Amino acid sequence: MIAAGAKSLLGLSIASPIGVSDINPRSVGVVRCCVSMEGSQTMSHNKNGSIPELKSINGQKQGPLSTVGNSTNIKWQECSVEKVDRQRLLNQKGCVIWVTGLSGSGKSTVACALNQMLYQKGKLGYILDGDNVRHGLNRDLSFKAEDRAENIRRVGEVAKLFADAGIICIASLISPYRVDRDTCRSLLPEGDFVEVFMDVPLEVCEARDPKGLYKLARAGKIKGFTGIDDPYEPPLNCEIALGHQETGTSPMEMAATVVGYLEKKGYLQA
Ligand SMILES: Nc1ncnc2c1ncn2[C@@H]1O[C@H](COP(=O)(O)OS(=O)(=O)O)[C@@H](OP(=O)(O)O)[C@H]1O
Ligand SMILES: Nc1ncnc2c1ncn2[C@@H]1O[C@H](COP(=O)(O)OP(=O)(O)O)[C@@H](O)[C@H]1O
Repeated sequence: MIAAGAKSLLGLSIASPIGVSDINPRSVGVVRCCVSMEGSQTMSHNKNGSIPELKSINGQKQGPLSTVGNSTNIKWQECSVEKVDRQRLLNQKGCVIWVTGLSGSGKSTVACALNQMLYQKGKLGYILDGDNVRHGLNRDLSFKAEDRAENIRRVGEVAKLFADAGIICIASLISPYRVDRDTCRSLLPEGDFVEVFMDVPLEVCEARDPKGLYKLARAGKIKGFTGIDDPYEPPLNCEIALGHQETGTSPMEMAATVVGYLEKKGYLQA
């Protein structure tokens, strides 16, 4: 017998460019339990023939419940279309490119150049830029230390979702604290978090000052500005440091360095 979830999966496969045989066998191997249209329970056997024990509440099968932070009695929902299936569709591997550095160091410029370069190669990237995310999702956050930490935590979680979608997610934020960046790294499987440090001296960033923010900070009109009267902790073990002759100094050369890294590590194929 095929469970309802698997039936809809088969339906999807007719309309989609992938065939049933392309669906991740790990997902389909264990046929999931379901509730029939009439609300009566149907239950499928695991590969080894045993029936998983699940509690039934109002006709819905319930797995183990968890508490995460302040969220009590929550349950992780599975779907038989998994990351590996999405990656095959996109012919790439989902990952997070985390671009960190001072204001004016060129994070947004290199993020955009990288995204363009990926697009030209037929690869799907998406940029999460600190400035932009603060216009919406993180508009409630200031620049005090705990709000910066929350900013990075939320973007780290969103970036993880994008990577799970199979997308090459380019997160471009000052992210001044090492511990916050390391926490984001720990959310992803080994290798899937690529930390890119914009290794550009403060004097250069300040001379660029495209938004006039350093000038305001020096004049005391912005308090707690990174690099002036707020800390920036450079990475100790990043995957890529940009801003040196070897990794290129123009935005396109820098982007090419990152693309080269992704190619070498196999992220530009499924
Ligand atoms: N106090 C202070 N310190 C640093 N930056 C400031 C500040 N106030 C406003 N801005 C503007 O906010 C942009 C940085 O946002 P982020 O979300 O990347 O910052 S952080 O990661 O939470 O530290 C940053 O953008 P970039 O210049 O692109 O880095 C600034 O335009
Ligand atoms: N590799 C580079 N070389 C020279 N200037 C650059 C480079 N990358 C960016 N810039 C310039 O520096 C300024 C800051 O770049 P931006 O990408 O906005 O930095 P950030 O996002 O880190 O604040 C912009 O005026 C941009 O044109």
